[in-house]
Amino acid sequence: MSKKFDVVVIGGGPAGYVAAIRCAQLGLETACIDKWINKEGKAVFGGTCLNVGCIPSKALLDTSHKYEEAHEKFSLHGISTGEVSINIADMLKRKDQIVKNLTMGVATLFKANGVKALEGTGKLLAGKKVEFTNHAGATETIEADNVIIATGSVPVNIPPAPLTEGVIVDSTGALEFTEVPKRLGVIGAGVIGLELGSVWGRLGAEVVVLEAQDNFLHLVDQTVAKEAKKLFTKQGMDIRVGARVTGSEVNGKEVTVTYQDSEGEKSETFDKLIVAVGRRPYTEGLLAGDSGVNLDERGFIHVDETCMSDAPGVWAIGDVVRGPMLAHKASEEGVMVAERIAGHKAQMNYDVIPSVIYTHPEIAWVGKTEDELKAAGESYNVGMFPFAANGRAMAAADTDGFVKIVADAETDRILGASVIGPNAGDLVQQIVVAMEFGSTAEDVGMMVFAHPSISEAVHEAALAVNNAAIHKANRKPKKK
Ligand SMILES: NC(=O)c1ccc[n+]([C@@H]2O[C@H](COP(=O)([O-])OP(=O)(O)OC[C@H]3O[C@@H](n4cnc5c(N)ncnc54)[C@H](O)[C@@H]3O)[C@@H](O)[C@H]2O)c1
Repeated sequence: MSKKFDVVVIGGGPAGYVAAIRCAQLGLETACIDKWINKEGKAVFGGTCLNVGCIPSKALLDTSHKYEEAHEKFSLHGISTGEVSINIADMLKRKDQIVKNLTMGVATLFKANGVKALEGTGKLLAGKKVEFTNHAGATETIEADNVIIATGSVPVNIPPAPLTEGVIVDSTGALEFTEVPKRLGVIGAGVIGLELGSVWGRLGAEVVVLEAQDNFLHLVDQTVAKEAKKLFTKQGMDIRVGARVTGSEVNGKEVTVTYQDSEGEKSETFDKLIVAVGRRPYTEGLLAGDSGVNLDERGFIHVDETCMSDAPGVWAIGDVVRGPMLAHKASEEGVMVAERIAGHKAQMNYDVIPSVIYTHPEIAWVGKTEDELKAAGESYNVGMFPFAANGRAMAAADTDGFVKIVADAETDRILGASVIGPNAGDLVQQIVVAMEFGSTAEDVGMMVFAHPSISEAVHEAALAVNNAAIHKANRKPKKK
């Protein structure tokens, strides 16, 4: 094995593996180190996203959605099914197969692109050297012209609810329940809490979500958040905001959680508890004292806008650096850094990164929310369109939610969009494209949208910004 590479990437998740592939495509001799061992004891690339994050959670969300549809919605279409049941072991097996296919896919892409996969642990030393320890414990030092750190993040644990085998679990454990919990507690009404709460709730668990903040989904447009809370409550999720968990006690197969809300101390007993209170950057054992790389006050690797760390030639990308902890942000940083190493002037637009919560309905947003614009004293126009007035959504019996677009009052340039409804993640991407091209709401309004399509709700919301929606009543023009 060559002991010198153009680029060594530490971490093989969506940040690291994408960076490694792009580096190799650009003609750089590249190695990618990852220490992940899957539950079969096999070294795999793909990181949290492929192994225990984005992908397996979506597999379970899809299965549970289909189950719920069969159970509750098919009869709407006149379809009778007899008794609908779910085999949890089969559901988990399908999820595991998808994960396997994708992680094997990364290995295949590495081979196809000539990336050297190094299975083991990397540690950054001074002078762009990396100490590599393989799974058998053998250590060697590798030199590189550039090092990219992409070590990701791990779930935050909180002292009031320490993980306890089989009872108190994190997002990884919540993908492996072998039966549907009767009563499921979730700490944190964030992305993970809502997605995993949805999975088990749809399969029959009684779900109680305890959220410390008073505002539900405080980062999301509050009109959307209000609609989401109403819909999730209707689906049976018991969401308690302003509820800070202060302790827990495990008794055999049960856990009693105590929490504080505006009325005082309360408690609830569950047979499973998911802790989903955020993630933190993962840098344990990563940096030698003289590596030259610094962490910021929150433990993220300090980087500039091009993802260069304080040590020249050492870059850091993904969850381990500032910005939203999103796989697609991580991958794009990986591409940007690879291009910069190859001498190109790539940059990334951090203002236009979409976020998606894969509940049903989905919630997605990009750019500014109305609340942010209002707080900043900006002058803006809002256009909204409900799916209840969209023919395709009606045909699919999927009419909850709406599209909301905000645009600059003077220039009409689109500043942001929030969607709650069917395929919200895909719909918001249309506004991502529009925003990247600096489009106005009128520009989107003048485009031709296929009929009948869910996307027409985006078209109508863009038209509504300037009071020109066709399929709903517009605001009355202000009197001059
Ligand atoms: N669909 C996606 O894109 C996706 C999916 C999963 C995870 N992620 C990312 O992973 C990261 C972690 O997700 P997450 O849901 O764990 O974090 P999060 O930050 O989205 O939500 C955590 C929630 O827990 C609450 N909380 C904290 N301490 C609490 C306590 N003691 N009692 C009650 N509530 C408490 C917080 O107020 C917060 O609302 C996020 O950055 C997220 O963007 C993204």
